[in-house]
Amino acid sequence: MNVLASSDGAEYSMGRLALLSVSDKSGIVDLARQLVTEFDFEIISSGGTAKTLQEAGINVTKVSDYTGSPEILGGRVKTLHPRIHGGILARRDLAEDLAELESNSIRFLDLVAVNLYPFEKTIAQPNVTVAEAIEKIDIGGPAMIRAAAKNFANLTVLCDPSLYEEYLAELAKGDISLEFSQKMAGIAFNRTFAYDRAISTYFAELNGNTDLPDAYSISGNKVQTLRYGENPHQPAAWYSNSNTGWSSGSQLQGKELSYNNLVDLEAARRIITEFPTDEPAAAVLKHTNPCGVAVADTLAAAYEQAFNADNVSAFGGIVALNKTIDVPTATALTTTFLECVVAPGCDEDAKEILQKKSKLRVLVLPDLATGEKNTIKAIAGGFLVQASDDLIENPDRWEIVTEKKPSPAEIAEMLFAQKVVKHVKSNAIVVTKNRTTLGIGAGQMNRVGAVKIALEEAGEQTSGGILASDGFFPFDDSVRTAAAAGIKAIIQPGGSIRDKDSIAAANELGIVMVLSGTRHFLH
Ligand SMILES: NC(=O)c1ncn([C@@H]2O[C@H](COP(=O)(O)O)[C@@H](O)[C@H]2O)c1NC=O
Repeated sequence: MNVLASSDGAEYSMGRLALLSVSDKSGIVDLARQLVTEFDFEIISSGGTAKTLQEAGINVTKVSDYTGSPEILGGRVKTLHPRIHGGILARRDLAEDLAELESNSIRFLDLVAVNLYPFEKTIAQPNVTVAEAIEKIDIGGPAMIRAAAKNFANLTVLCDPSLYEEYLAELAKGDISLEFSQKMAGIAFNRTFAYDRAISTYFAELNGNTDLPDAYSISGNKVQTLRYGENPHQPAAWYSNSNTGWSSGSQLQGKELSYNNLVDLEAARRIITEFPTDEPAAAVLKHTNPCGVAVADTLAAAYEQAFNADNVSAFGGIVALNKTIDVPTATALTTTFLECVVAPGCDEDAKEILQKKSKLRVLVLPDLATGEKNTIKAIAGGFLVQASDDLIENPDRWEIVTEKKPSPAEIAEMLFAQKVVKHVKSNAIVVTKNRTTLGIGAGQMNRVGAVKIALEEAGEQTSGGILASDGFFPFDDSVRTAAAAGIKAIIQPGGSIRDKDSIAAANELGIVMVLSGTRHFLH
């Protein structure tokens, strides 16, 4: 057996060698034990890891003994040594590399198992100081992970305890395949990329450069490969980059979530969080547009009102509820075909009722209110980032511009309508009464067209209703059409050069007009 002398004069065999240096020590003892007992590995480890292994009775050489350099600067320098990095980066098929390893008494490494200081977890804790965060920026770990990933043709890197079992299974089959090491290298680079992204985001925040930083990167781990995207010919997958949001929710029952389900569920989540949980609210959506939204005294009543607002469109819809699903609501939900239901909770007996519709996807997302600060859209050669439209409408900032003034009840109704119209694709018009939508005109290329659709949908119930518009009226035609159908109050952002024409028409027709001052386009 070949032996190489260490700097301290000890001799090391030329068997397989693993470097284990882990912050998260879960699974490390089992890994090391199997490497040593079943696969004849020798182990070298940094201080804390070596201690853990020694305490478990595993034979291990400390990195500092192997390199002859003590760990210094309170652990800031442990493995940053040519004897480590030479062993990771050397090419076994290159005579020059072999000669240099030999002349420098460096051994090839076969395995590098490293996981990083918990930077992300540390900064997620409250009141963490900058100094504490900085000390959790791992330097030696990413250096080893990246080096080993680069040299995947000659060794394997494992950057997470969840990979140990797969590696041991590979070993048990014989030699580690190139394909396996390449796969592990990809996972490793993903990890260091995500790690650096977290650090760079932290620094952007420190430097007050958070909202639209000079460099913007998106990373995420695959939650699942989806059957397809918007259409069957479009491959798609779902990625997550945090412990919150949809991937933290639980699916109680039903078919696997599709791409379109997730897009619709997110639209549903956004609209339902407009309504505080002290009053039951329900929204039914199709293709990201609400087709019915209602607030009522009970959750079941809110759902039924939302469903009946447009029961033709609601068939196969996505339902969002702002309160825990109870038995009456579950019963109502099972009377028709729906794609998905999401709520912050579900009572046990309600679960049993929902199971009657076994294909219905029922999701529980306790924190429905937490969404993404920014929205991102791909365009050729890049992407657009904007702050999400999280503006909370405040009637105190609205301007009443007509001779006729709204009653407090009408202001409350307008607030309800504004909360809905904000989530309808532009051009958007919403007609409501008794905090229930009567008609919704979505995604029209001219505003009066959206008005006509909303009014037609509202039909005979329009009389005495209120109308909300996501953008200003360029002409007074929409006001006249609405008043003729019986609308008594209109809320719109204002801002057109012809606002005065619309206001004059409202005065002439004896209806209320309020300018919210805020446009809510949604594309
Ligand atoms: N500085 C270094 O040379 C260095 N080498 C390895 N580490 C990290 O130290 C941790 C393991 O340390 P220990 O075995 O002492 O518990 C791992 O998260 C590893 O990524 C280092 N720490 C920080 O950079």
